[in-house]
Amino acid sequence: MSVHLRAEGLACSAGKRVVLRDVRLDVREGETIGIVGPNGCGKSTLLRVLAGLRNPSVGHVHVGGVRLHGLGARQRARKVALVAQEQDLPPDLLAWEVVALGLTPYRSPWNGVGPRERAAVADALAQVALADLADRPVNQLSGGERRRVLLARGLVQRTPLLLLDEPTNHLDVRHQLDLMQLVRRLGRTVVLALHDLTLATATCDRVLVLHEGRALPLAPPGEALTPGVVGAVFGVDATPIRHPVTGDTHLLITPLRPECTP
Ligand SMILES: Nc1ncnc2c1ncn2[C@@H]1O[C@H](COP(=O)(O)OP(=O)(O)OP(=O)(O)O)[C@@H](O)[C@H]1O
Repeated sequence: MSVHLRAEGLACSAGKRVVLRDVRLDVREGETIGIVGPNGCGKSTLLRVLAGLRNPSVGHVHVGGVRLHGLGARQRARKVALVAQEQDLPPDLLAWEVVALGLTPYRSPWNGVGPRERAAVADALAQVALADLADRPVNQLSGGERRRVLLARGLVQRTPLLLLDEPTNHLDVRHQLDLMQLVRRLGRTVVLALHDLTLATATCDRVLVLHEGRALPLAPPGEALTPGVVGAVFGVDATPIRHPVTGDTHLLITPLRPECTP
């Protein structure tokens, strides 16, 4: 269950400020794409445009060949799920009830949650290792547990395109790795904003670097996150290190050395 995603010439403004300009990306079915860039570079804005929740001032988004911004809310919600960074949740809702909200695009407003829906919700909670907390009010969950409830809500929406805004925020290191493994196993097309460049290098098929509202070409992590690019975009030193056992490349991030400072 995955889909092709194509965006062309996207531009977006906030007030008088242009946040994104001429962003293009072509994502193959089933790919995991990482969006990286400094604070305020436009990652969340781009995800909201790709989710169809925000209109671009210029450009188009096509999901499975269909123009996303031309769809009604229910049709769109069957194609794309966005797990945003911060979402206010009604405090007295139980964890499973929040996850069940992800089924809204498939339900009539008058129907309750039947056994099939309950099973889907239970499965999504199990995928994020929260089966035991299904009946806990969300205001009694930790920040990391709430993040995982929101991810479960995105999973239960069963969309071929899943957008995640900094999904590893608040998660301990084990749960960060578990989440990225889960994302890889889903077989969906996934676009996620990440701050952790090492995680992006280790787990994404390709990476989009956003810098001052412009996107560098989508490329495999080793080509997208070269020491030169990381230095110019983030102002830090990045040294690729090969893991002695797995052979995977990890980025060692340190302050920019004075001799390299422009
Ligand atoms: N409603 C708004 N009005 C004015 N400016 C906005 C608005 N929303 C976002 N911006 C600005 O747009 C820019 C991009 O914001 P966005 O949240 O997309 O960045 P981001 O890359 O996700 O940042 P972060 O890494 O800090 O989460 C920022 O400079 C932000 O201040």
